[in-house]
Amino acid sequence: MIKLRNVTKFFGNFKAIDDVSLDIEKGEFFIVLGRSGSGKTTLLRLIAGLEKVSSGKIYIEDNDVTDLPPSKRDVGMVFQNYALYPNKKVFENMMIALENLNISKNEKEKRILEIAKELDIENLLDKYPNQLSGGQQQRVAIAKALVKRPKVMLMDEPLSNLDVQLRYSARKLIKRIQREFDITTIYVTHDSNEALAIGDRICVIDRGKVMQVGKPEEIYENPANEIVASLIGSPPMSFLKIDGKVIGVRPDNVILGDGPYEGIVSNCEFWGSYYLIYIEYNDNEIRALSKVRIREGSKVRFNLMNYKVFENEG
Ligand SMILES: Nc1ncnc2c1ncn2[C@@H]1O[C@H](COP(=O)(O)OP(=O)(O)OP(=O)(O)O)[C@@H](O)[C@H]1O
Repeated sequence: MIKLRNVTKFFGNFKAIDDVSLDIEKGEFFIVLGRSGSGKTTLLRLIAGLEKVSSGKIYIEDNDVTDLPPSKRDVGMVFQNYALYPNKKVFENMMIALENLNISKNEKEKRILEIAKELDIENLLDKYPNQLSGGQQQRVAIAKALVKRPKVMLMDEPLSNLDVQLRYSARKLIKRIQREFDITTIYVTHDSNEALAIGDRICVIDRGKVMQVGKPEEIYENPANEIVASLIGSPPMSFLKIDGKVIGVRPDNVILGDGPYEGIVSNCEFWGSYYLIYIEYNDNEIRALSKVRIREGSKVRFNLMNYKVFENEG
């Protein structure tokens, strides 16, 4: 459905995207995950046509779109700058999005009201964009993109300005509409929980390169390298250097109370249903979960389960 072949992007001498090839299936919810500056937005802008590739090819539904402008690529987009017309009310903004659709005015209004209700922006339809908060603008931008039911949707951190409750309901809504209308979606985030929760597959990129592509469970259980492992899971995996190897272990796999290792608790944070304990052990810092508060400075014994061994690099 969407194919990238050896896509590379230079900004001057800087290689922001490095030989990326991807196959995104029709109707797939495909996540691009990476740390800040890894190239996520650039990758999305290349697919949208907002940036030109330095080399490589991009195909959408078997059409080579590499040299086509954004307007000819037939994709919906929600980017961080919300792209609302400032001198049009929200309702009119959404109407413009439906301009070229061959459906009746009634049907258009119905669609707008439906989606507005779901994203809780009904009471904003009569306002101008500059009368809205960042989070409200973001919801309007999502509504404007979804109301079209495009074949392909590109979303760059579309929920970053929403508070927790809205973020959860909005992402469920995005997923539901995406499934209902079989919209192939590429969704950029740096939030690994969000990626695991809603992705059909996740692509982890770092320094412009693809590190791993896989289902959430695969990426979580079998991270290809230390970079992927460090990005996935919260609280994050700890890394210990032992005999030239790097051992990665998730906090829930550090068993406190008994075992061959002994360390000192350097910090204890309350995380709601558990405490997150930081243990100092031979120049390593290990995160563990505890049901009870443990005093800083205490000695603890522990064991490690289900750890991963990585090459000492990256
Ligand atoms: N127009 C540009 N000119 C020069 N360098 C750029 C340009 N756009 C992006 N870059 C560089 O390319 C790299 C990737 O940027 P990009 O915005 O794609 O990262 P990102 O993963 O989306 O980051 P974030 O999560 O912080 O938004 C960065 O080092 C950035 O400085």
